[in-house]
Amino acid sequence: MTGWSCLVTGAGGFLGQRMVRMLVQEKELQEVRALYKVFRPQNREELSNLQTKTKVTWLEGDILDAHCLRRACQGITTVMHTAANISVSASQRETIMDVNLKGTQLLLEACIQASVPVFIYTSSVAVAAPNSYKEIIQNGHEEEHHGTTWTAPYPYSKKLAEKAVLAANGSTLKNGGTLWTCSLRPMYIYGEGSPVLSHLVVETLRNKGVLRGGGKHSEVNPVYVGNVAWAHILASRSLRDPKKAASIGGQFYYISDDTPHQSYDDLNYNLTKKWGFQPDSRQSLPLSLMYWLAFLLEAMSIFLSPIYKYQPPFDRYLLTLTNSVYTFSYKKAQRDLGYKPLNTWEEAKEKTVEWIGSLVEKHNDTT
Ligand SMILES: NC(=O)c1ccc[n+]([C@@H]2O[C@H](COP(=O)([O-])OP(=O)(O)OC[C@H]3O[C@@H](n4cnc5c(N)ncnc54)[C@H](O)[C@@H]3O)[C@@H](O)[C@H]2O)c1
Repeated sequence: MTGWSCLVTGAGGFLGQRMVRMLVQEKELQEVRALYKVFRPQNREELSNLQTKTKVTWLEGDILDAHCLRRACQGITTVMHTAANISVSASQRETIMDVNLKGTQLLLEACIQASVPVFIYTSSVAVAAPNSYKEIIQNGHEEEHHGTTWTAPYPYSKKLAEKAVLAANGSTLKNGGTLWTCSLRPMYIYGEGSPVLSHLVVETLRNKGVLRGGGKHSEVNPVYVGNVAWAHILASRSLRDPKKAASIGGQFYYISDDTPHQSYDDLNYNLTKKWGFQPDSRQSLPLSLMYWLAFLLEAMSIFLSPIYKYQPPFDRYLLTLTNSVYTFSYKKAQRDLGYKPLNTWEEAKEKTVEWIGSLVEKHNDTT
């Protein structure tokens, strides 16, 4: 494998930041180019703190700006496309579809024009499951052909974007070379810097240390952010290897790790109990009743839409997402990409718990 250069989109995000930090440790990597939607002073600080000899450059621009994407891809040999709108709210449908689907299509086109031979897409388990809280998927795998049936904007846009990425595999580049693509489907990602956990901490502190429930019926296998970043690096090594590219190109892989299978509520409790957070012990309505309630709220939102924009507090997709049993194995990634989680559950938990402690301390200092 000779020298290579890598563009990371969504470089300012939770996963993108970790990918940049890990990439600069890669041998023979000549340049990491980080694409930010907005380049903030803290991004400058993060980049200047990277202890590396690798050239690190950055660009600011929107994934929907074709001109910016052409510039971003110039002279690059690998693209890791992690930028996305990760909102699961149905209210921003057009923006989510644009950023996640159109943005991915524009980036693929820019890669072809700039002759970038390797494209790795950060997809999501959401493109596969869950479809119903009554369905159980345990240790699901790629050969089972799971696919989301939701038309909610997040899973739908990610599903179509993944399809576009995998269909582009084998395309002819402007210089006559071949484009190799693959897609990684991480489970729910946790770890230091998670905006979801950061929000949960602030919300729980305001709620006198009582965690918001809502996901106690689920059983999932969340994945640590460092392990997801590592899977991207291994995928890029494989796609850059001429002996492996043809067999890995066009494939998708579930990315999980050895985090124990548990409910979302238990995960939140496991990561915060050291700081005195308590689970919500109140009784909740039966799931089937909540589901019907969600249906009524959605119907009301449609009914009112000509005169009033009503945003339901939850919908059937969100309820299903947070209350279903769906776990996936990483065996195919292990077999094809040589993926083995870098961090054990104990290490991942310890790092995340300590980071949560720093958030609690910061919050207590300012109140
Ligand atoms: N967080 C999870 O649990 C999870 C699970 C599975 C898959 N994923 C996928 O991982 C990827 C990264 O997610 P994350 O958790 O780091 O989310 P994040 O919101 O922290 O990062 C997404 C990044 O995309 C950028 N972005 C959004 N709109 C953009 C636009 N119009 N132009 C340019 N950049 C834009 C944002 O600025 C942000 O930096 C996403 O593709 C997401 O679908 C996330």
